[in-house]
Amino acid sequence: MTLVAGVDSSTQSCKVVICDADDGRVIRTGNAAHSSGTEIHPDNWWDALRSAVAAAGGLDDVAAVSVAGQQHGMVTLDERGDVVRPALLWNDTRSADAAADLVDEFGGAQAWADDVGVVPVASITATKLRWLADNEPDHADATAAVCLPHDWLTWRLSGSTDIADLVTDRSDASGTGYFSAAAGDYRPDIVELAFRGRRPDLPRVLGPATSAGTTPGGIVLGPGAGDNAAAALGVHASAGDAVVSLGTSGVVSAVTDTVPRDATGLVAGFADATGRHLPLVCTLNGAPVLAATASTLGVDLDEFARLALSVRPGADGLTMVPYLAGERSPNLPDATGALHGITAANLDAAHVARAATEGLLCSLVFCIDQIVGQGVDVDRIVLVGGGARSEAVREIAPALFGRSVVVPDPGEYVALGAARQAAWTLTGSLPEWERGRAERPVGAATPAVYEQYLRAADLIVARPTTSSIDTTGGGR
Ligand SMILES: Nc1ncnc2c1ncn2[C@@H]1O[C@H](COP(=O)(O)OP(=O)(O)O)[C@@H](O)[C@H]1O
Ligand SMILES: O=C(CO)[C@@H](O)[C@H](O)COP(=O)(O)O
Repeated sequence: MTLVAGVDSSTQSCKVVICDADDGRVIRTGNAAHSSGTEIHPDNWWDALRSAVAAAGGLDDVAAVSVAGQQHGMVTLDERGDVVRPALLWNDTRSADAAADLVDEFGGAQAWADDVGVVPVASITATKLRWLADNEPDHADATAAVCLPHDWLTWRLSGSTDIADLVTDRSDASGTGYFSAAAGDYRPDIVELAFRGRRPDLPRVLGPATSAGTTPGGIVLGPGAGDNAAAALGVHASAGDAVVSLGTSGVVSAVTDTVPRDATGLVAGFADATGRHLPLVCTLNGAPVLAATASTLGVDLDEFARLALSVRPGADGLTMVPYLAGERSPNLPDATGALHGITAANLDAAHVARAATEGLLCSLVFCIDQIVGQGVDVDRIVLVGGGARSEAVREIAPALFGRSVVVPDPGEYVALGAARQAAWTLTGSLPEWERGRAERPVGAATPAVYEQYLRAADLIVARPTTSSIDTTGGGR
């Protein structure tokens, strides 16, 4: 039996799956947590990867490995290959002003959508380069190469310390803001614009199944991918499918040949991991909305789901807008979340649990509508990520999405997609790996719940700043 491994180095943890290359059967798994926060030293990912690999019984008997990773994170390396400063992650919003400036300086949102396929928001790597240039010029000057989390981990696995050996793939490169998925090329002019005249080295972009070399022990390295492209590979996404991922982020994406040119910036024109396109809408508030609400209510996630399902659709008028971390889609980095429509009849744990679950799913209905608005057919939803383990999410989603929802058998689909890519790199052909899935039909659609949500989502209160809060105890 030939074994291949897939790694998912995502926001909260690192997961490793080791599979039979022929049929995708999972033989061993391991995982390890990452530190929390939106600024992380890459060594933390490396340590977690090593722990997860050890927990999975090691890679000694594995023939090929691919790494998928959280997208957009800015990893800065100096000439010797040392990390210049901790990486700024996709969910770090400090570069929101830099994003707005870059949109203007490049000629506006339509110019970005037409030329690059992506209109920068704080998540996009180019905006983080601008933030670094303006706020930490010494670190910017020391930066000889910039890469993404999965690029850096692949490079570490290769054993190289030479920044000239860095590689990436098209799916992750397309999330930088300085690579056009449609043209298939970097835009050095945008790097120079964002980084105030500096031109760091960028990783070489490999083809979908092009090997990134080997580990020192001779294991073949696949090119790797952004986590969302790997998830699409893992679930065998096909025409008419939209993959909804409830990880730290909430994501809607679809594999297609349609290239979006969305000047609103909501639909990003990313690439997939097979040479096609992956229009994608991403929120900053995924499954942690459920965990945070459950923790506030003092219940575990199973009890939280049971509570949510004990209340009828619409939670008797209670609506949660889930912008706990600010928001990216819509682009409201300073927004806060809210509970609207409180009455004496609905202010209890069960209604709050229902409102949180519906609010999270409604934020994704908004994202699905944006993808459809770009001409992508969405007939059914494939639900993945940690949040898909919630029975309330699985039960409520079809009525809100207005489409049947496919829930693949429990598994780590980003890591499985990476393992499938590793098998492709090893053998030269992309294997078909059958896995079980349950399909939940639409049943009775509940558009009124979404309308209720949209009315509430318009009522945004900005994040308090320290200067707007009276900390003197004086008051007026
Ligand atoms: N049964 C569940 N109900 C709701 N949320 C869950 C459940 N199980 C896991 N989660 C949530 O899933 C998230 C982790 O999902 P994952 O896809 O691994 O995230 P990431 O890829 O961003 O690291 C956590 O926020 C966790 O609370
Ligand atoms: O920023 C995006 C996509 O554009 C996020 O989807 C990140 O790629 C992080 O993913 P998760 O850790 O939530 O899976």
